[in-house]
Amino acid sequence: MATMESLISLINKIQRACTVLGDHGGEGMSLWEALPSVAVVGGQSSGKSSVLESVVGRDFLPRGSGIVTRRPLVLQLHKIERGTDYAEFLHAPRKKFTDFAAVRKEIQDETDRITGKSKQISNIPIQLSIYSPNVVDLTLIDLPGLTKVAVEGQPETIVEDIENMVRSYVEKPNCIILAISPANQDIATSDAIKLAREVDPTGERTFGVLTKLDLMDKGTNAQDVLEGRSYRLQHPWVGIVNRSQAEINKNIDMISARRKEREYFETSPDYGHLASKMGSEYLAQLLSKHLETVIRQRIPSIIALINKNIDELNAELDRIGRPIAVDSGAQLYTILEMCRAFERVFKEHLDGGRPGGDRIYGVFDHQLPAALKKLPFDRHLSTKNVQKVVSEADGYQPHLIAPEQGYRRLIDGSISFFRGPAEASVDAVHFVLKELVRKSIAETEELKRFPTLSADIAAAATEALEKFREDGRKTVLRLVDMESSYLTVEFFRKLHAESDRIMDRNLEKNPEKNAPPPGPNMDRYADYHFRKIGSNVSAYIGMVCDTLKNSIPKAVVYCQVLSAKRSLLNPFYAHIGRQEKERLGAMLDEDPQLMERRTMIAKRLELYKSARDEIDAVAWK
Ligand SMILES: Nc1nc2c(ncn2[C@@H]2O[C@H](COP(=O)(O)OP(=O)(O)OP(=O)(O)O)[C@@H](O)[C@H]2O)c(=O)[nH]1
Repeated sequence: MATMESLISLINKIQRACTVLGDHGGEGMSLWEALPSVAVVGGQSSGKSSVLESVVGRDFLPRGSGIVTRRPLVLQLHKIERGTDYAEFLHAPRKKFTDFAAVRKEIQDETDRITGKSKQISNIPIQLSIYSPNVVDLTLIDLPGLTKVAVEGQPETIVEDIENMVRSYVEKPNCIILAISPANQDIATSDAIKLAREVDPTGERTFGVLTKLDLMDKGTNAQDVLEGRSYRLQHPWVGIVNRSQAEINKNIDMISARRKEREYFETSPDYGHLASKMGSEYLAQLLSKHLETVIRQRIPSIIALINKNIDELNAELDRIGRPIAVDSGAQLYTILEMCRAFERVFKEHLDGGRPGGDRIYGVFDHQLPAALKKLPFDRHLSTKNVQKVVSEADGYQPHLIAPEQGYRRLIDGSISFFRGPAEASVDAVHFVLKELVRKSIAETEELKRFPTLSADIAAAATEALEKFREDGRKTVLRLVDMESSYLTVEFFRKLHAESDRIMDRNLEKNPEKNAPPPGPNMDRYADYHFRKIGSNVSAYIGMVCDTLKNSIPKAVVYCQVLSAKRSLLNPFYAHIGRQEKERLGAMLDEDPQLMERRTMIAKRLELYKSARDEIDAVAWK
């Protein structure tokens, strides 16, 4: 008996846990459904409430005409060693009821709370626990009485609605059916038996209970039913004698009612030979024993279900991240892990695998050449400007053969135009990198739960990028300046030799036409001269442009892209290495919603794990 009680009390615990978790057995196979329960089924006034109350040993169910039970009542009986009886509702967990008239009132009120005062029904159960030294551990479900006709004020569908609700409970394969039929009615017309036969044709989970044996017509008895001849079930029929309405009115208590029932069977000429297997106390024991067998059979599948739930919860914990350690070493480790995860994503963006790195090539391939093309060399090297610059460079003494100073000034002036596109390339690449940092933070799965750390990493990376930008800027400007610092002498020598050769050739062919414009027209000569200077400078600048078009990308990649790849978070690493424990903890602040979810999962996990441990503990006794 001891193991059976611990087993059933364990099941009660799990069942309550399921209800706490909002697990009423909705979709799919739930823990609730895996556990057996006992449902009390019968027609109105068949004696359902009476049987239930005498199994419990207390008066507490609402009474009245018509449909009284309009919501399923999940009744858990807990045996306690000593003390007075009390009841607790799940919807009011802190309130202990010792007055069972108040329990009855609370059932009525709670029914009305969901269904309103109308005579509607609801399939949301009311959960009630009763603690008493006079009960065995058992879970019973009281269902609305089956009826044949709607009464005043009820919708026509009520007959069908009740039947459907009752069926939804009793059709579950692990529901043990307590089918109540009154003895003063033909068993063939019993609503309870009719429904039980429908959902449990083999009768293996149906217990036939025959009430009102004392109300049978004189000279008749129910031996045919009780001995299984009228309607055969796998379990023996149990006869019951409840209190009559007159006895209820006289406030006959449960204990004396039970005694009276015992006496009835012991002294009955019809049922004396069955006395040890009749009555409400025997029924309660019979039920407990059967439950034990059924639960033992189900233990493997219950454990499997709990394990499945535990696995699912663990998987979710893995997905949203485990709780963070409290010691600073572990915290530092976690932060470094996150940083590395971010760096991995960032590198994938640069090296390919993730998009974005290609936009850097776009800067070099389109943006820089287009900007170089747009530089205003035409204006700067126009004949007029060339003349102006050359004249100014000559000063009071015009040049004799070639305007060396003028050339230098024109070249310096032109080269300074390259500063703009050079800096623009640096900035463009900087913005691409910054955008990639932002994207990489967002795409780093591990960082999702740490908004503070994400912000810190973003700030550190952006700061590093600023430094790289400054370095890049200095380097490309230096490249441009270097072009001014020393001109390629060879280019001009070649240029000179080239033009001499052309001139010689032309002179041979056509001495008149290709000579410099003759003497008197000095203007035309000067014009030709300056245009020639302009085109020479332009050719040189073209060469410089080609060089820079190649060297600026190299500098930008070297200073910005490679540095970002290699050492984006280096200053951040140095920084966190010096941080106090509190500061590290603060960096790992999480989204409050996530923390809540994790706590919830942890609670459920604990619940399932302790349920599993307890089942394990009794399973092998
Ligand atoms: N004499 C006698 N009266 C009984 C017996 N069982 C039930 N009654 C009476 O029959 C009436 C109906 O009993 P209940 O226990 O309320 O039946 P119920 O199935 O819960 O009815 P509803 O709540 O209306 O669905 C009450 O007046 C009981 O006193 C019995 O075994 N013997």
